[in-house]
Amino acid sequence: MSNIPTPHNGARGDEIAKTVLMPGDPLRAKFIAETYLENTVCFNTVRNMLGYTGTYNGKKVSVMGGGMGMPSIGIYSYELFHFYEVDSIIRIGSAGGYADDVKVHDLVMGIGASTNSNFAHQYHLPGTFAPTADFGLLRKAVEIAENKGISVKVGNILSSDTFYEDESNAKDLWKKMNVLAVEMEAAALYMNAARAGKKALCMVTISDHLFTGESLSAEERQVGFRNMMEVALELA
Ligand SMILES: O=P(O)(O)O[C@H]1O[C@H](CO)[C@@H](O)[C@H]1O
Ligand SMILES: O=c1cc[nH]c(=O)[nH]1
Repeated sequence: MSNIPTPHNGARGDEIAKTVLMPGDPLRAKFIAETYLENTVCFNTVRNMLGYTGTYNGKKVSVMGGGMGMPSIGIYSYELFHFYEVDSIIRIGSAGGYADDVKVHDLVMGIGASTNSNFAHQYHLPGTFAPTADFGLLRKAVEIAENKGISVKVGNILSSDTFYEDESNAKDLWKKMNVLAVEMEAAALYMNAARAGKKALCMVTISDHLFTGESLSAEERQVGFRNMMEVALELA
């Protein structure tokens, strides 16, 4: 493990569990660690991208922020998969709803992640890559949510390079393709997992709706996603 610590992650050796939960917001990682984990150790403070390892129901699990956007999660997930021997990363994010039947607080799982990013360009593929979730993680996550009585929608999500779009009809076009919601990281995470031969899943809670204008406050986004956190922890 000569590549660690990395320029972005101060963890050493076996400080990180095989499964990492990854919210975009490092303060959401801190909240999860403080609320749900026992025997917790903070393994990363570089750039305040907080990372913790602890136990949940006796099982070792890590939780670390991944930042906003594909370059950011691209770095952290690459290092975890390749340098820290992490097997699975479960992104737990917020997203903006597109579909009519998606409402704020809903839990959505991305079976696929469409994207307007050029992340796949690096692979020099002779076509278009379809970034997808690991089926085993997805199936298990749906099962856990259903057993808890939490309704879950599974479908295609959009990973966008832009939060603030210049005037365009992009959202109408993605909605026409039955894309459920927009976030900013899943496609890069799924591609890094595919290339590394590892597993990834992105689940999101809808924080606002791009067509109806419904939205949650920043505080609700930070701590209000308990259903998703509990599904992800059980999955881990
Ligand atoms: O809540 P997180 O996980 O950061 O996810 C969403 O929120 C951020 C934008 O506000 C982007 O990172 C987007 O993907
Ligand atoms: O990326 C995101 C996340 C939440 N809401 C949005 O509109 N976009």
